Amino acid sequence: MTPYGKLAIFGAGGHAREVAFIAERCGVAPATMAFVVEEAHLRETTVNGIEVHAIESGHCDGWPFVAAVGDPALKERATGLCVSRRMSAATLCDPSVGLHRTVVLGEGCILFPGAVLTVNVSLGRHVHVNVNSSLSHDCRVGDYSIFSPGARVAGHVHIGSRVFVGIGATIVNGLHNVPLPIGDDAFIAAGACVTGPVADGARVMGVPAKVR
Ligand SMILES: CC(=O)SCCNC(=O)CCNC(=O)[C@H](O)C(C)(C)COP(=O)(O)OP(=O)(O)OC[C@H]1O[C@@H](n2cnc3c(N)ncnc32)[C@H](O)[C@@H]1OP(=O)(O)O
Repeated sequence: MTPYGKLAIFGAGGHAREVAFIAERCGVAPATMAFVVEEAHLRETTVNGIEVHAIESGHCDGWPFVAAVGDPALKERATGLCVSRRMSAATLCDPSVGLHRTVVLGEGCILFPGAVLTVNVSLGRHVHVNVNSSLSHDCRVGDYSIFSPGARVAGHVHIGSRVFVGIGATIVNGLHNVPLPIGDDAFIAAGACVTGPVADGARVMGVPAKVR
């Protein structure tokens, strides 16, 4: 993806620091990045050598931004805050990422090192695909969903908005005519193996994954 001259990263925690790492790998210089947080969370003025600013200060108004928050619902809220400051969504795609030409990425997506999206995969807005996660043919993903490191999604899975997929989780195939649905706001625990549909808002865990 095109490097950005400036980049505001909403958040300053672990996920945000990792996103800054990806931005660097994409060619954005640390001196031209800033972490933005809400005033109440402003504890430090620099993190890993990158300036931290309260969003209310207006320092980053109008900058391209990524919402680097690990909770999907909070990421949606952060996006709203940034847009209200006339910031526009940036997309980061690590140089190592395997991406077929048929893949469609919504604005604000972040693809981490080793992520692989094969053919006819479509991601909504502000979807994060973390280190070594893969989504196979014909998967669709709604806005703000998050794939933690090592998540594996087989073909023909339709994943809703604000879905959290935990570290090392696996989601098995849907069928050509019957894609496997994962509902909006579902939470898939670390290491789960999802073998059937997941309802909106359900939390599933274990192998095979069950609601708990
Ligand atoms: C870069 C990064 O760091 S990305 C990090 C991404 N983070 C993750 O993927 C973590 C996601 N979180 C999880 O998977 C958590 O384990 C949760 C949210 C599912 C459960 O957390 P808690 O509610 O605190 O569960 P708690 O530890 O109290 O355990 C409750 C029960 O669930 C079981 N359990 C907890 N997690 C899991 C899991 N992932 N799979 C199967 N069973 C689990 C426990 O063994 C316990 O069972 P018991 O009642 O029979 O003793």
